[in-house]
Amino acid sequence: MTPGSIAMLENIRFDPGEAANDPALAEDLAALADVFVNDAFGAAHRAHASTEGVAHHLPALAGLLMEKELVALGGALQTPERPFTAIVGGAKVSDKIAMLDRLVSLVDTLIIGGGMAATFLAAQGHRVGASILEEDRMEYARGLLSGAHRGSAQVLAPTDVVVANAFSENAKTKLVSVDDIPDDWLVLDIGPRTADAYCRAVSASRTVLWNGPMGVFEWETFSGGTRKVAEAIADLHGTATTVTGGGSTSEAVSRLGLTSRISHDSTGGGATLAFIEGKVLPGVAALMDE
Ligand SMILES: Nc1ncnc2c1ncn2[C@@H]1O[C@H](COP(=O)(O)OP(=O)(O)O)[C@@H](O)[C@H]1O
Ligand SMILES: O=C(OP(=O)(O)O)[C@H](O)COP(=O)(O)O
Repeated sequence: MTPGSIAMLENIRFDPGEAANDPALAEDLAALADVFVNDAFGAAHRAHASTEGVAHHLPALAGLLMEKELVALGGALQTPERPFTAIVGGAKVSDKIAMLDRLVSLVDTLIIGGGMAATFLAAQGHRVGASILEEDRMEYARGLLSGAHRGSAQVLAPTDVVVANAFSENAKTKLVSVDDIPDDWLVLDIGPRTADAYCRAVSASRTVLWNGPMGVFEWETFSGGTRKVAEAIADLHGTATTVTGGGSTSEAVSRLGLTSRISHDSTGGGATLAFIEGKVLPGVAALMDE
């Protein structure tokens, strides 16, 4: 290579030494350069040769995107302006339990939506039909709702939902109170009364963190709750700090054309989740080591 030139390497995940954090591969990578700048926040939760190993052989610095992510996510979690509201959705409680645990001790209001809301509704004693129900998480959900695991945070769960008679874009749908979910039907979105309550909490906030859609937003019929919440967050533009994270959440925000009205739309999925959970990100820790 000549000074001023750029070499772009093949996707390093094709090399088995990458995920194994093979010291020989890390040394080979380090031999290519004088300085290591890591801008891959999205992979920082992996202790791989190109994210962690290489950092021990060279002066290792955070890139501009890495810095932006850490400042935005760290700021929201450590020094939030209050009221601080977190919105958590997505398919499964089990994916988000560590995040819920951390957030509930930090926020003023924790909003529950998405497929995981069914487990919370069941924990409140509602029948949830054929919805995804994680029975082994019901006790946890009950504790979160009743205050056993939370400080002073208010936890909001749906009061009305859009249900469908099949997990299909073209299924029959109904809007029902959470007291009236028919047997064999599935909860696929929050209802308008719930969305309005969630939007009111969002509108009163000075910091909002959102991970996980409110429904199966990929299908128009079940996208209403996600859209309303996304719009309420975007409407805070200029008056509050808003942070979105997670592949599907970012996709929903982007489809609605709202990304530019969010203070920080994180590029990480797993990395953002790990950061919110309070885990050490090996790719970041290695930079700090040097
Ligand atoms: N009520 C629901 N039933 C089934 N799946 C749902 C429901 N609500 C949301 N989802 C699905 O959850 C997925 C996103 O969840 P998740 O991966 O946790 O989000 P993110 O990628 O933003 O972290 C989406 O594909 C969405 O369709
Ligand atoms: O796409 C990525 O992250 P994401 O799917 O968590 O957003 C990164 O490449 C890390 O993915 P990984 O979960 O395969 O390590």
